[in-house]
Amino acid sequence: MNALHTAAIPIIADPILRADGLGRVFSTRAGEVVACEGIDLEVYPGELLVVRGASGAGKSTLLRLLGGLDSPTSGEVWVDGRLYSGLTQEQSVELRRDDLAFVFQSFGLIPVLTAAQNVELPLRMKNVDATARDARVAEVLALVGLTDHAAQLPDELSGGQQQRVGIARALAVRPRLLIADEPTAQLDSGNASVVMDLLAGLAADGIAVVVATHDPDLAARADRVLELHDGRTRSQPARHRA
Ligand SMILES: Nc1ncnc2c1ncn2[C@@H]1O[C@H](COP(=O)(O)OP(=O)(O)OP(=O)(O)O)[C@@H](O)[C@H]1O
Repeated sequence: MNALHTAAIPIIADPILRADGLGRVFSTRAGEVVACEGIDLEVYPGELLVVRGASGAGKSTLLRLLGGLDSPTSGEVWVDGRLYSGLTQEQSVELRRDDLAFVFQSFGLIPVLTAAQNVELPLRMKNVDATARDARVAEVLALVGLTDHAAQLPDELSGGQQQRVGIARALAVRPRLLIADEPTAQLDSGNASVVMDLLAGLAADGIAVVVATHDPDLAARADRVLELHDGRTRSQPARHRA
């Protein structure tokens, strides 16, 4: 075979996130609700995985399980080769503090803190010293295009700007995995597009990004789309970003 036709050697990486047979059943007064069932997935560094599905399909439940915010009633989740259920309380706190970050549709900013102070918070929790904190806050605020808004309180910012502060805060600690639940749901199309660009850019930089969304534009930019129907998956094959 001509060297020009030799296939590129694929880069083999371990998945940062893996779920096997994941399920979550809620017991309610009306009976049991199966929110997720039999979900298998792997997410690799640098991959943008979009989780899509109708309202009630189980997207938020799945994301909470993947992020260790809730425990499955069946199956297992591994993050970076470590089984959630095998972690001590302390290890699980460390994992969520160091490797994992969340972005929620409601932004989740602390209203009495400025944009910069909100971004700084996870760095304080990690006992990063003041000089390094200031540098990192400036760096991530610049990345999301909010350098000039650092001193503003959340309610002095637009929805899109608040969501970008949320993303900057999530990025401050350099997570390897970012989980975002409907991050563009409250945004107009212009702001949603800015946030989508950011998330796609993060994946291109090597972060594994898992996003639940109804937004077809974001799904169109995914490396892989996982369709949820009544808590079960239908995964589309991986494709490579141009
Ligand atoms: N804490 C809970 N207790 C009982 N049932 C729950 C709980 N959380 C979720 N459910 C149920 O699990 C199913 C999946 O809910 P989930 O919030 O994961 O869906 P979703 O796809 O994120 O929906 P949406 O797009 O509307 O946010 C729903 O039937 C919901 O009512």
